[in-house]
Parts: sequence; C-alpha cells; structure tokens
Amino acid sequence: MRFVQMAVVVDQHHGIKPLTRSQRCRLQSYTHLDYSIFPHSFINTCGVANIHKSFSTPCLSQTTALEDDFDSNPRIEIVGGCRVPRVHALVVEVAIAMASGADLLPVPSGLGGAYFLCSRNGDNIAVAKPIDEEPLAFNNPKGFGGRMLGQPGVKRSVRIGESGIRELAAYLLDHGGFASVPPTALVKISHVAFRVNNNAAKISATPYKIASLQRFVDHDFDAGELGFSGFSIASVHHIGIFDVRVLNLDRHAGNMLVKKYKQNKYAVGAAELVPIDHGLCLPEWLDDPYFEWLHWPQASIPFSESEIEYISNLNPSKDAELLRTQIPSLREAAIRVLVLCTIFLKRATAAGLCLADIGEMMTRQFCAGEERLSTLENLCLQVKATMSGTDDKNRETIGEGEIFQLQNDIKESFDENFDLPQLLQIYPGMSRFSSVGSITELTDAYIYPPFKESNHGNDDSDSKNMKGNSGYVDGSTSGSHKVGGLTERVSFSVNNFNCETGAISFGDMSKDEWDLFLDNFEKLLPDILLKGTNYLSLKKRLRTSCKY
Ligand SMILES: Nc1ncnc2c1ncn2[C@@H]1O[C@H](COP(=O)(O)OP(=O)(O)OP(=O)(O)O)[C@@H](O)[C@H]1O
Repeated sequence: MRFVQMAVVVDQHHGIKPLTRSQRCRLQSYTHLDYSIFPHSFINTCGVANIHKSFSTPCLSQTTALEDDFDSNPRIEIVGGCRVPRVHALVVEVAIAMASGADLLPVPSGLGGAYFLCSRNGDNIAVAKPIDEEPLAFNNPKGFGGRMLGQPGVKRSVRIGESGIRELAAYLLDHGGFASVPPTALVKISHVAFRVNNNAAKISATPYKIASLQRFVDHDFDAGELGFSGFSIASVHHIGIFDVRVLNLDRHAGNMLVKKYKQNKYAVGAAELVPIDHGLCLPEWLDDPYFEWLHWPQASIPFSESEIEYISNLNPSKDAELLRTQIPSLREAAIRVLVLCTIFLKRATAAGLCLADIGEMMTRQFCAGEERLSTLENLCLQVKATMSGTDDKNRETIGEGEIFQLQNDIKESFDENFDLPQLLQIYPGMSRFSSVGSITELTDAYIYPPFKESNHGNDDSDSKNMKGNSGYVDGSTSGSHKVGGLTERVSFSVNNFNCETGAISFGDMSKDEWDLFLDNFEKLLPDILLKGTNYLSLKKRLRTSCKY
C-alpha cells in the first residue's frame, strides 16, 4: 500500500482549510478515487483543480501483516461506500484535515468509543467510531470492554464489531436522503489518539483501525433535550419509516439531533431531526426494536401522499442486492430482516395503518411482568409453522411466562457457567422435549440459533479482512461459547403458535425456503393487518375516552 505523506507538503506550502461547498461539489464527480494515494498536485490546490482521477487500486488494503498497517502518520483509506460521491467528499475532507495535523477528540457521551475529527480551525468535520471500541469490544474506552469481535453484543442480535457496517448500510439504504442519515463511510484509519487497551498487542506506533466515519451534523440539542411537540411531522415520519425498514433496536432520543430553530408563536413543530447511530439496526433476527417516536403524536398522524409514494416505491429485493454487493460482510440473516420489515411496512401502509400502528405491531409488549412477542413475530411463527407442517397438538406446551423466564435464566448463565441440568430441573417442562439430544443443543437452540447461519451466496472476503484486523471470532468456531453444533431446533407451542424460542431468524433457510416463507408471509399478512387495524383503533378510542 502506498500512502502520500500529505502533512509535510500541506503544512509547508499551503496550509489546509476545510473544503468549500463548491470544492466539495467538484470532488463528488470523481468516483474512483483512492484517498490513500493522492498525488501531490492534489494537495497543491487544496484538493480540487489538479486532481488525478481513476486510480484503480482496490478499496481494501492487501496488507496481511499487522505491522505493515502501522506507521507514525495519520492516514485514512476507504473500505465501504466507495461508490457514493458524498462519502468520497467526506473522506477527502478528513484526509486533508488529518494531513494538516487536525485533532481527534474523544466524545465523552455514548457507550462506545467515538472521536470528533476536527479541522485546523477547530470545526468538527466527522465522527469516527472504531469497531474495536464498540460497547463490550476489547478496546472500549468507557469501561464496557473485554470481549472479542464477533461475540454477541449489547443487543445479542448484533455482534460486537459489526456496528460499523450497519452505520454504512443505514446510509446506503436512506435513498434520496429521505430520513437525512448523514453521509457515512467505513474506513481504515490510523491516529495516535485512538484507544488501545494495555493488554492488546502493542505495536510501537499508531493504531490502525476499522471505523465508521460519519459527517458531523451541526446541532444544538438532541431530541431528548426538547419536547417532542417541536418536531416536524415529516421529520418524525421519515425517521420512523426508516427505523421500521431496518428494525432499529436503538432509536432513543439521544440518537436524533436537532438544529435550533427560530421559534415564534407560529413556528410550532418546525424543527427537523437528524438520525445518527445506526449500529444497532439490521439485527440478525427479529429482535425487539426501540422506537422513541412510537408514542409521539406525530406518529399517529396518517402518512402524507409523498410518504406513501416513497414507501410504495421501496424495493426490498433491490435493497438486499445493494447491501450484498456493497457490504459483503453483512450477514444474510440481517439482510432478510430488512426484506421482511420492508414488506411489512409496504403492506401495512397500503392497508392504511399509520406509523404508530406499524411500530406497535413490531414491538414486544410487557404485560403483567411478562414480555410478549410482537404481532410481527407471532405472524412469522405462524408462517414458520405452516411451512414445517407441524401439528400443534403433537407439541408439548409450557406457559409463556415460563418460556421467557427460562430464556432469561439461560442468557444470564451465559458467562457464569450456570448449571444447565439444574436449570432443567427448575423447569421440568423442558425435559419433555424429546427432540433435544443434549444440553448443548438446548443452549444453542435458545441462545444462538441465528449465529449458526451461513452467509448464503455471500462472498466472505470483506469479513475476512475485518477479522484479520484484530481477533475476530467467527460464529462457527468461537470455542468456549459453543456457537454452532445445533442439529435440531427446540420447538413448542405458545398460545397455539409453534414457537422456536430465543429468536426468529431467517438466516438458516435455503433460498427456496426463504422465498416460500415470504410467499406465505404475504398471504397471511392482510388478515393480521385487518385485525391489527381494528384492534389498534379500538385501543386508540379507549385511550381517548379515558381522558374524559
Ligand atoms: N454525525 C454526528 N454529528 C454530530 N454529533 C454526532 C454524530 N454522531 C455522533 N455524534 C455525537 O457523538 C455521541 C456519541 O455517538 P453515538 O451515539 O453514535 O455513539 P454510541 O457509543 O453508539 O452511543 P450510544 O451509547 O448512545 O449508543 C452522540 O451522542 C453525539 O453527541
């Protein structure tokens, strides 16, 4: 790999300023740049006029020895998002800023390691989030570290070290900037300021990391610091539509930035929201999403015509293909969640449901201290049951509360080597499952089923590159945590649904099974949506009548 030592040239002769708007626009026309090999002529003109285009080096370094990846100069190389002009412009700007000696400032908020990249005059340009500093990852700087990449993360359906690719996926999926996801890239980046855990292998120079890189959004608040009544309906709808598509598990108020607006008495509802932090979207199975907007009044207002049109134009197959080609390391299980949720959004919108209705049908409910599966999850179980041709009467039945308690117990026992035989004694209902050959199978069935899936039809090269970087644990081989080895799933019925506990995943289906699943899903959907509409409107009426 060749890297131009930009800092020297830039500092001695010119001094770099952030790119102007017109410079950025011109940069966007260069679609084949490799930012690691800018010629000096590029630097001479602050990045625009004499740029040599079309360097055809691959996006990823071919370097295999870790030592080769380190030197004392800050540098950046684009890994994912290569073909998106606005991403190019962002990376160029950051490269120039780094070359001119710009600072990298740790962000105090959030659970993961994040850094503001600033220009020399102190303006923030971008936010970098290294994947090895994610919550639970071994280089996490905020005290939530220690695990290897590839293990279950804070949300178990998203593995540690795989948030960065989801940040990029979110940007790629936000067609036309509908939800205003800021331009985001996946980069290899080195800087002395990056956190390296004392225990990690030290190589005498600058840490070189894979990170998501997102354009900094100038803002005055996050949504949690303001009342929701100030947000525009369109803004809430657009973010909500996006969150539903990607099954966002982490849309809390702090992940929506707000630009201060001039308030006068006529300007209520004028503030626009900018969504950030998409590391926990596209889970590997149907997990429980978190939608902060779910109970905001804007979410109960019907979609506008343009929103309905946008939704009807969404093409889940194309989106899936986009992700497969642009982010080969994103697992098929996650892509299938996107496809399913997009279909659900499209059909629900066509049936006249509003954002709040749709979000509610995707979210699990807590009732009398028990977590209940969402309507969407129940529907998927129903579809799975029809496909497997299982007859509920032949199934053992245990109570719903018992199931979730059991799941929690097993999850909690994950690190403490809890005594599973003892667990089975506490839950005698479990011993009736003749299909369970061993305790390992039982554990796997409850905790890891989706981690066993293979990347159907996917080229694994990109993920290998990520693994090569630093101690990546592959789901199929992560010794002590017994991923894989599951030969048969544990099934039983809950409220007449055939239920595979732990997770509803689509990753282990063959292509034909998945197509059949989607066919059946679409057949059963109208009925569920009709019931949902009736139920939700009754619930709304009750809520309204309670006020008086
Ligand atoms: N694109 C952006 N523009 C401006 N500020 C940002 C941007 N992205 C992140 N930030 C700031 O950095 C902080 C941490 O970022 P982020 O929420 O993405 O990290 P995290 O570790 O995943 O957080 P969390 O623990 O909330 O999931 C945010 O609270 C916000 O203040």
